[in-house]
Amino acid sequence: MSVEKSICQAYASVMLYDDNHKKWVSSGNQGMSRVHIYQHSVNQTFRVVGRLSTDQSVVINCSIVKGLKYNQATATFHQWRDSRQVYGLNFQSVEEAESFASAMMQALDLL
Ligand SMILES: CC(=O)N[C@@H](Cc1ccccc1Cl)C(=O)N1CCC[C@]12C=C[C@@H]1CC[C@@H](C(=O)N3CC[C@@H]4C=C[C@H]5[C@H](C)C[C@@H](C(=O)O)N5C(=O)[C@H]43)N1C2=O
Repeated sequence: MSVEKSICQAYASVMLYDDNHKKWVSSGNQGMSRVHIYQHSVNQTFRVVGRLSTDQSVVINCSIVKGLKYNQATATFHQWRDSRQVYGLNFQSVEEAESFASAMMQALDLL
């Protein structure tokens, strides 16, 4: 991650929306993850990377694309979608959610 630097980190449980069953599925079986937004210093791109706190397994790794609509559905549940799926972050606290959202907005402003 040397060329990439973390511009924020927050604790959240990462969820993916199962369109077929119309329900949210936890990406790291209910566990809390440490979710970063990484900024690539050379090509000015950003991505969301989350690792399960228990075993550091990657539970989310998705690019932040220009024009992404970041929806703050509740004070602690934020979501966005790409062509394949809908992502949800269920934050541990409102503060974590706010800090992540402001970094996301920063990234989107720079794209
Ligand atoms: C146009 C568009 O794409 N719109 C998207 C949202 C969006 C808008 C703009 C840009 C991008 C996106 Cl992505 C949309 O509306 N989508 C995306 C897929 C699902 C959904 C569709 C319908 C349902 C209805 C209700 C709501 C939902 O899912 N909500 C509400 C808050 C609530 C909070 C927490 C989680 C909890 C972790 C578990 C569960 C629980 O509480 O049991 N739960 C929830 O129930 C969570 N929906 C949605 O978000």
